[in-house]
Amino acid sequence: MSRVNETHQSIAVAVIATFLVLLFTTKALSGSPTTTAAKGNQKIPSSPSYWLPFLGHALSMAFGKDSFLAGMRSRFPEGIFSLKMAGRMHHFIYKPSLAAALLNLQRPAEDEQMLANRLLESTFGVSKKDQAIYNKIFPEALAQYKHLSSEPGLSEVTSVALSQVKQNIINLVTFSPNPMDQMEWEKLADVDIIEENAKEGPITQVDLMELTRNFVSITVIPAIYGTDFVENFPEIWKLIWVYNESFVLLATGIPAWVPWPRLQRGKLARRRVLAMLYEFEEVMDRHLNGEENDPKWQNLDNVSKLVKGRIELFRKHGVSLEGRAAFDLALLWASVANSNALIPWMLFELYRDPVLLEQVREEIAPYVNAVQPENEFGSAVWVPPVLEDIDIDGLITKCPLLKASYIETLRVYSGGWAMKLMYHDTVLEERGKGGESFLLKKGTYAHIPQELHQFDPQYFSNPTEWQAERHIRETVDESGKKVLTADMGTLRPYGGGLKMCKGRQFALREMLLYTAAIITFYDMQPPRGGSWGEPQTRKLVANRHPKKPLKVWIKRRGQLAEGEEKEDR
Ligand code: HEM
Repeated sequence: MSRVNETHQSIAVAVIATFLVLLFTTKALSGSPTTTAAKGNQKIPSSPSYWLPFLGHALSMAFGKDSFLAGMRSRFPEGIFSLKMAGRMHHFIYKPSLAAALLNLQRPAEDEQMLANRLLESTFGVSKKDQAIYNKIFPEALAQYKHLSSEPGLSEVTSVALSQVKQNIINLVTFSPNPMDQMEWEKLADVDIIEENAKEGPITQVDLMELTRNFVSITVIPAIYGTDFVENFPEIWKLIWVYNESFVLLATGIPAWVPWPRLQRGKLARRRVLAMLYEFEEVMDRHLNGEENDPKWQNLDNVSKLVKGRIELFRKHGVSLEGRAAFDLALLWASVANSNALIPWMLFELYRDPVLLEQVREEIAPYVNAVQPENEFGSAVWVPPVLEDIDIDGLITKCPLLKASYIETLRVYSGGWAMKLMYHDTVLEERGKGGESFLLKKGTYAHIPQELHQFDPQYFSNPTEWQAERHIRETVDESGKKVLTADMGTLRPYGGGLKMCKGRQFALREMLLYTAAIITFYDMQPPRGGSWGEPQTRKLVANRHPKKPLKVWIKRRGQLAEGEEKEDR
């Protein structure tokens, strides 16, 4: 008996000893603390050593991703470092010039599309057959985005969004206790009437994130998918947000049978959204064929040129109806997942800084025409103010504080992540004098986690603080006059190269338009006279999301009577 114990003990000691030898050998042999020269002046990115063979840094990434990567950033000031994970080398790039070199690599479109294909299948549900067709028509499909990103398409979609805002801004909050009278976005925002008859007007408590992102979805998507779409699918938004919660899990391609509740909820939501998009594609088919549709689909003429153009292209090349619905999911998701979640943050930051808020209101006033029509019925009747117009070009070119707020919101609250697989040995060349070159070997992955730069204290002092003014530059125009401007500087929240965001010009207009309209028509404060505090956030796909609901008290803001001068207020 004791002999058996002894044998067990010695086996255990041998296993532990082998394990320790393996750990220490891995630690000693892995990593390359200094950047070593490869060919000519090309360097191999530095890499820290690790303890676990094969797994490498995978556990550190899984359990402490943000802080672990931030630690690596301080340790490797070259702007690039490499981590071994699951047997593969992954390069992480945070220096803007190297990130630009990666994003602007001239690679064949098929190489750029290869990883995207995996996403098309795992997250959006595009079948292999439809992917193959899509890859063949990729340049033509890409060309359709001209209807969104350049004129006249950009102005067309922007003007639909503007007319929706003009029509609906007064009902962002109806202050009605009766759910039957509330708007769709209010029903999704946990509205709670605090004071119906307060002297300074009614006050309602809302979840700012839910109220704003749903208001924006319901009023902006008519610009892309037409008005019937939002009227016939009021339940789609709730499902899109559930789907969004599971987006990263879906992207990893975890098998369907794994009982992960968030993943299962996401799959169910995706199935229901895809069923709606399938219905939309069917009615579009009938519409384009000149056939009768159900009366609830009578306004399909106002579907955007982008969506119509894609459908015509997909029909011509035989993409299935299921495939077309899945591509719609990709476009719909891209259209609402990012800007809609960022506008509430921009509002949050402006409202919690009353001085900046007033400066921005003053700055935008000449470009926002809101009036209080004459009240002929006496004080017992409330006559709603009217948003006559917003000069969006004026907001973009003449309102540096508003634009700086938009840029700072992207810096603090967006977190895009570009990833590329190196199909060949690739050299990243930093532009300019003294620029360095790094060799990324075939079969390795290169990543740009934008937050690594966005929170780099070398570029942004007190990086976790939201400070719009940091993006303001003073320049001198042709007449010698000082002008303030705000630009992105080294930030690249929309990515770059072939995969660069196709909605970025629209997103800028959308974010400025909605913010300007909301701060003109409403005041907000923390509930019960509390303080704004620091919101706890979590990363949700490519943006920060509040961990707890962002509750605010909201009330109407008075507007000038018709004919009254702005200075009189
Ligand atoms: C501030 C808000 C936004 C941010 C930060 C953002 C960011 C991005 C990024 C980083 C990508 C590239 C993803 C990749 O590498 O594959 C992307 C792609 C895309 N975005 Fe945006 N986006 C925003 C708003 C929008 C809006 C409002 C629309 C449409 C109305 C839009 C449409 C698209 C489309 C269609 C693509 C995919 C392009 C392709 O297939 O290559 N985006 N976006």
